[in-house]
Amino acid sequence: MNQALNVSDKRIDGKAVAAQLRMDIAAQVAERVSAGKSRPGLAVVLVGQDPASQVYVRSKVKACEEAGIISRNHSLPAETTQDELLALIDSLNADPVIHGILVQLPLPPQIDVQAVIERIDPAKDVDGFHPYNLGRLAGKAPTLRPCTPYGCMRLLEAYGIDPVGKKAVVVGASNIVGRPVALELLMARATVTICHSRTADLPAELAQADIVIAAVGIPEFIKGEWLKPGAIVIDVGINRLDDGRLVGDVEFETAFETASAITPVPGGVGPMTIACLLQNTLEACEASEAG
Ligand SMILES: Nc1nc2c(c(=O)[nH]1)N[C@@H](CN(C=O)c1ccc(C(=O)N[C@@H](CCC(=O)O)C(=O)O)cc1)CN2
Repeated sequence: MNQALNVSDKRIDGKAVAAQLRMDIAAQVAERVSAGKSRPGLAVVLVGQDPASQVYVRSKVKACEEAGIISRNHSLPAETTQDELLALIDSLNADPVIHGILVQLPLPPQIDVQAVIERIDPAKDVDGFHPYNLGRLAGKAPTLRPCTPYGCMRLLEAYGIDPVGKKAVVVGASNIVGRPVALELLMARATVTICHSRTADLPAELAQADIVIAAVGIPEFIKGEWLKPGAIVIDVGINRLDDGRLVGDVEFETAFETASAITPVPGGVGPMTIACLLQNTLEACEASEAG
């Protein structure tokens, strides 16, 4: 537990929660290694030169280093073919030093993302995107859990927020965040509504929500006046504006007035995504010994 965390703060400090989780993981890795067990290993695959993806991949590699996790970086040109990428995944699936495989998204248009995800051995799918892992989550028996949704749940837990019986509204129905976070909340026994671009009256849905998960990908789309007073707001959006500012999917200033707790951007969910990736890599390593 993080001694420095003030759980009565309205601003949910994802950076602090993630830092604590990363320290815990580093301690567990060190303990494994001193007990003669294998060091967890993560392969990070980047196709192309998308600047944001390059930043995220660098952060993941650095986080691995700090936790004592082996990382192998595979940077492939933007013209990489589907067959070349699948061949790399096959070799990583067979590599005993590698317990986790992460293919950074988005991928260039010539590559079928779903085929790539499904080629990864589910036991090494530390992104939790493989249908096997998503199916386990849907069946309330999670194995490797998608990192951003898992990070949202760890944040709620760190701040003593129990979703049981609460009305949760997820805004956005993506495979990476919206759908799996809805499954996480359902598993935590919230009453869950998923809203999307065809939702008839979003403000009316949000007015009922005790917990809001914003994952719509539109800068400052959700306004404070749409929220129920006292709502808990988890903003998954990371949007870079033309002036260089980074903002979420929620208009922070107005939402801060109405919410009882809210994640900032940056410093909210983003750092948790990386911490949960390390957690999954450690779990994949442990499971490889058990099975
Ligand atoms: N294979 C995957 N691809 C992508 C994922 C994913 O989980 N798996 N998620 C996103 C990007 N992402 C991780 O890959 C990610 C995004 C943001 C952050 C983060 O820490 N953001 C900081 C701000 C960073 C900045 O200044 O730009 C924050 O919010 O404080 C971490 C990871 C899409 N692709």
